Amino acid sequence: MGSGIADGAESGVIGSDRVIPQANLTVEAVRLTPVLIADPPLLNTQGVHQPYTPRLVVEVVTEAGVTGVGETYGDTAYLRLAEPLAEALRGRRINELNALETLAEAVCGDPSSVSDRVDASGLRGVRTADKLRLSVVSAFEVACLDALGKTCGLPVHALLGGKVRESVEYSAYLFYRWAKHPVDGAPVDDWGAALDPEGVVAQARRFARDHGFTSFKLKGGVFPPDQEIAAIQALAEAFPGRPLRLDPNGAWSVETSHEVARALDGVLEYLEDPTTGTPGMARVASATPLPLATNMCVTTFPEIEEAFTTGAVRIVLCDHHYWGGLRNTRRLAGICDAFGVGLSMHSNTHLGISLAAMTHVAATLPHLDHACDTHYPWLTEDVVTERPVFTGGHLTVSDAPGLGVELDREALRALHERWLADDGTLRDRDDAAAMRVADPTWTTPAVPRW
Ligand SMILES: O=C([O-])C(=O)C[C@H](O)[C@@H](O)C(=O)[O-]
Ligand SMILES: [Mg+2]
Repeated sequence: MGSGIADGAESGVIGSDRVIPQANLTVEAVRLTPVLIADPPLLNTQGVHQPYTPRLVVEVVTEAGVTGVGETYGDTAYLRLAEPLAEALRGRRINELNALETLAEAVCGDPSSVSDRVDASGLRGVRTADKLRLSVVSAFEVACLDALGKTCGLPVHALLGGKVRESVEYSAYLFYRWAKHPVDGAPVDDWGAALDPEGVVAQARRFARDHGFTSFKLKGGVFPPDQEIAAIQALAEAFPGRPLRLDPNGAWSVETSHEVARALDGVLEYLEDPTTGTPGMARVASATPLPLATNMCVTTFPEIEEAFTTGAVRIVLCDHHYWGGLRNTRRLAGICDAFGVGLSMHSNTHLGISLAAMTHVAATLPHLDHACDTHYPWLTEDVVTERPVFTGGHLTVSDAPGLGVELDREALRALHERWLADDGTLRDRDDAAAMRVADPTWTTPAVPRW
């Protein structure tokens, strides 16, 4: 055997030719760096993306000087939980991953301080203290795995049991969007507006040309359903036989969902979160052969039983941030497999660190049946030195030690300075508030919106 981890240099060797002393696994420091990253004016049912979105970069440094990186949501509620966890992790070991959740429960404060309400960015179902904490834990888990991989000379996928594929397929994430943010000085890209079927098809063609994507997801819930049905039909015409998905983030009533499902049965690969809540999803599912997918009504382990036993969803979009890390994502995959429920992957605006983590865990899931979501191609900024390149819509799985990414310290510093300079307006993502800049009368739409 090539390498192994032992409890201490004295305690012997797993395998034969390399011992990793205990000190090399011990966390000496944890650095938390909140950043604001440029984000285009992408529309969703809540409103529009802010010009800059918050993310948190977590660095775990071992006594041997190895640094592991992870990334998660950067809103202040997450930062507040990350700080005590960072403090508590010092002196612990990067391979004590099974203790991470319990440690977080012990140090991250009273969960009752978070009210069970819909998240401000509104797109991941009800916000609870457990979900917030697990999203924070996920960044620490990924950072520990990265450090552990670098220490052992193994890629993260190997630490998860090994890859079952050499590349991971991603889908093009299409958004209705404006050409630019309605704020002076906001970053501008060259995509232009996409507000009708022609615009959506043009966007899809560019994604296909630049990255080779062959599967397409449209973020819906923005326009009345008829317009979104027309956009999907235009995509089906432009890309015959390609997998297509529509996701209105729960904006429709059960009745509207029935109508859309009838119109798009045979056209869509799956319909994602047409309506809010598991009972409503079950009612929609009972009347259509079109598979329903979710990243809203199944986002935690306790939510699984009702959704699976009522047939509410046929596909779960896993997200290692929501689920508390890469190992929990594998746990979720096992449960889905046992119930014959398919697996896809959800994405929120994220940097190259999370994209690498997503790719490693996806590479280890034998029953990942659908191309994964990613917002990454929309991003013009990153904190990693080399931006990943999609070929034929796929990312090659890295075999370099750890995640296989390197931090660009200058970029990290600059994006952190942007966060420091912000007066607090952008530090909590709020798509409805961003929409009010263009339309002062806008309020978060009540659901069902249609
Ligand atoms: O349901 C989804 O797939 C998402 O919530 C993904 C993103 O949050 C997306 O809707 C967005 O960023 O507007
Ligand atoms: Mg979704």
